[in-house]
Order: sequence, then C-alpha cells, then structure tokens
Amino acid sequence: MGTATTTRQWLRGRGIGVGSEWRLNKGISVSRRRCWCSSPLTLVVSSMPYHKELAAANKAATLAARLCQKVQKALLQSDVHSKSDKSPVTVADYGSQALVSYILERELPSEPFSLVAEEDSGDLRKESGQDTLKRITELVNDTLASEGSNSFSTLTTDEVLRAIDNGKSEGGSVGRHWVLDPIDGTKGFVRGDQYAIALGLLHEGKVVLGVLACPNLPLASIGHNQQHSSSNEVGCLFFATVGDGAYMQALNGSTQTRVHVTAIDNPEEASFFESFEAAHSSHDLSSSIAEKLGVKAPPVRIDSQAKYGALSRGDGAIYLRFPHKGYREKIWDHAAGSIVVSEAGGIVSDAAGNPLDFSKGKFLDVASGIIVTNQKLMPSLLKAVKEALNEKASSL
Ligand SMILES: Nc1ncnc2c1ncn2[C@@H]1O[C@H](COP(=O)(O)O)[C@@H](OP(=O)(O)O)[C@H]1O
Ligand SMILES: [Mg+2]
Ligand SMILES: [Mg+2]
Ligand SMILES: [Mg+2]
Repeated sequence: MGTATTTRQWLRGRGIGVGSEWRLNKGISVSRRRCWCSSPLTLVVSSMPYHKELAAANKAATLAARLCQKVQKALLQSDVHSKSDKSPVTVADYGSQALVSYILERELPSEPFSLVAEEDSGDLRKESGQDTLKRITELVNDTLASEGSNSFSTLTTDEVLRAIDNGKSEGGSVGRHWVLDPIDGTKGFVRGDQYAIALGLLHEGKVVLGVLACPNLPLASIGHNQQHSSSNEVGCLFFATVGDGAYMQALNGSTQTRVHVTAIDNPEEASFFESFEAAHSSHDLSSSIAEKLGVKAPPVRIDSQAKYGALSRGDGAIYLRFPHKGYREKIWDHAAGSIVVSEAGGIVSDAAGNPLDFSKGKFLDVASGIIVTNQKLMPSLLKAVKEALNEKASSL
C-alpha cells in the first residue's frame, strides 16, 4: 500500500480539537474530508490475511446497517422493548443480529461457525413476542431482497430465531469466534443519534479482524477546526485485520482510505471522547483526568463504538471509559473497535495500562476502566488516570 507513508506524513502535524459537545446528525456542521483514497477496496482486501472473512464481515455489517437505517428513520414506540436488565432493545438489534449471523454462516460455509453476540431470542419466543418476531422477519427479508441478488432465500420466523440464537457461543481462548454487537449504542439509536454495528473475529483469544459500521457518523472529520465542509455525507465503515492497518470507506462503498490515529503529542491540543450516557461512564472522573492532562477542549460525547472509529482517523486523541462500580464490560462492546484503533496506530488498554484480554469468554475483566490514545500520549494519560483514581479513592 504505497500511499500509507504519504498519508501518515500528511496526517502527522495535524492538530485536531473538538469545539463543543457534539450531537450526531441534526444541525451538526461537518468538516471537509481529511482522508483521501488509497487503492481500490478489491486490491486492498485481496492482499490481506482473513480476506474471505473480511469480505463476508463487511457485507454482513453493511446489510445490517441498511436494516438499522430503515428502522431508525421510522422508529415506532412499539419497536422498542426493555430487556430483563432494563436496557433497551429494538427490532433493529434483533434484525441486525439475525442478518449478520445468517450472512456469515452462508458466506463462509467451510468453516466451523461460532458467534458470541449480545441478543438472544428468549423474549421473541414468548406469546407476547410474536408480533415483534414477524416484524423482525419482514425487516430481515426486505433487507436481503434489497441486496438485489436472488441468491438469498426468504427466511421463516423459525430461521430468524435460529440465526439470532447462533450467537450463544461463549467465546474463549481456543479456536475462532465471531463477536457481534448488532447495535452498539441502542440508547443513541433510539434517540436518533450515533450507533454502530460492531463485528470482530477472535482467533485463539486475540482479535484478528474488526468491522464497525457507523451509519450516522459523518465521512468528514468531526474535529472543530475543519468546519467548512462541502460534504454532509454520513455513514462510515471502518475495518481492520491484524497486521494490515485500518481503513475507512463510505457505507455506500464509494471511497476507501487508510486511517491513522492523530500524531498529537501535546495534551493541551488533544480532545477526548466519552459516552453520551453518564450512566455508562463517569463524566466526573474523565473531567478530572482531562484537567490533570491540561486538555483544553470540552468532551466529545457520542454513543457507541463510533468513538473508536472517530479516534482511529484522528478526529480526537483520547477515549475515556470509566463504568460505575459493579458493571462488567462485555467483549462485543470493544472487540471490533479495539482492533480498528490499534491497527490505526493507537493503544487500547485498561486503566492500569494492561492490554484488554478477549480470551476469557463474554466478559472483559478490566481494572477500573478502558483508555485509548496514541503511543505518545499514553504515558502521560496513564499518569493522569492513576492520580485521578487515587484522588477519588481517598475522597471516599
Ligand atoms: N451501566 C453501564 N455501564 C457501562 N456500560 C454500560 C452500562 N449499561 C450498558 N452499558 C454498555 O454501554 C454500551 C454503550 O456504550 P456507549 O455509552 O459508549 O454508547 C451498551 O451497549 P449496547 O447499546 O449495545 O447495549 C452497553 O453494553
Ligand atoms: Mg454494546
Ligand atoms: Mg448492543
Ligand atoms: Mg444492549
């Protein structure tokens, strides 16, 4: 990939800050495209390891994004349900999981299929779930039909249930497991904001491939210093395989580019991402960390692993995630995003600087939180995190 060095040089020296807390697709001013195309996707993909898997994963995530976009446009209150832990789930979460599971199994028939995914069909098998199941089945079939190929058969409700329940694998350190969050950021999705379809592949407990479809993320940088964009286009697909870099293309497939994290080394010029939902990550703690670092820009709060995608192309320099006491992180919330960022040159670790361990099943056991940044900023970020956590502990 001959353009990589040039792209890196071009990206180096960019100062990226974010002006204010940012809300997704309504009224946002987006900036001029800051990335440019390298070679056509077919060339990029064919020279990579896991190229068959990547092609299937990109197709599955893109189709799932289409299904989600259709639902988000016309979201009905009856499409939103509550799970036993009170978190929301919609027909699009189920439909996306069914679709991705169906496409992966169908496109990769020669491999044993194991999927660790967020949703299960329990509520859809109840009497009260029958109308929802019909709606999901319609959505899946409409989306397959919109592919324009006659090669997909129409799925029955039973086949949709089976496809969803394919996601029951436990993962672990042996063999290959797909890891799927069919909609990451369901709260953002329901609000009309950011969300992502996040699909990763584990091999012997390590993430080797990741795809993030972010239907509402502008193609242009969301950094504040590039606000005069000629394009308002939204919909990004990020993808990465181990050792081969991270890429972004438009969800409609029109452009591709290699992406790199920012090269900023002065924390004062950095901006940081965190969850939109204060219940998912302590905004107080991240504000204390940012203050210690000398970060001047206000936090950029967006939902989902779109944060990892935006960071991988240098829109911001840091992602801070500090769940409140008692919450256990799940692998599907980080698998795809973490490889996209690490292949873009960034570092993803827990708050103590340890790499994330995806080999222990569904859960990620992390010390205190997850932090993401580039290589240069990581030492000072770790120091600030340690100080902020110590201060918090001594104030309790
Ligand atoms: N109390 C909590 N603390 C931390 N994360 C939580 C949480 N409750 C839910 N989440 C996770 O936060 C994810 C969304 O992250 P973000 O805040 O970055 O948008 C959710 O993914 P889903 O939307 O897939 O359920 C869910 O897994
Ligand atoms: Mg999630
Ligand atoms: Mg989800
Ligand atoms: Mg959820």
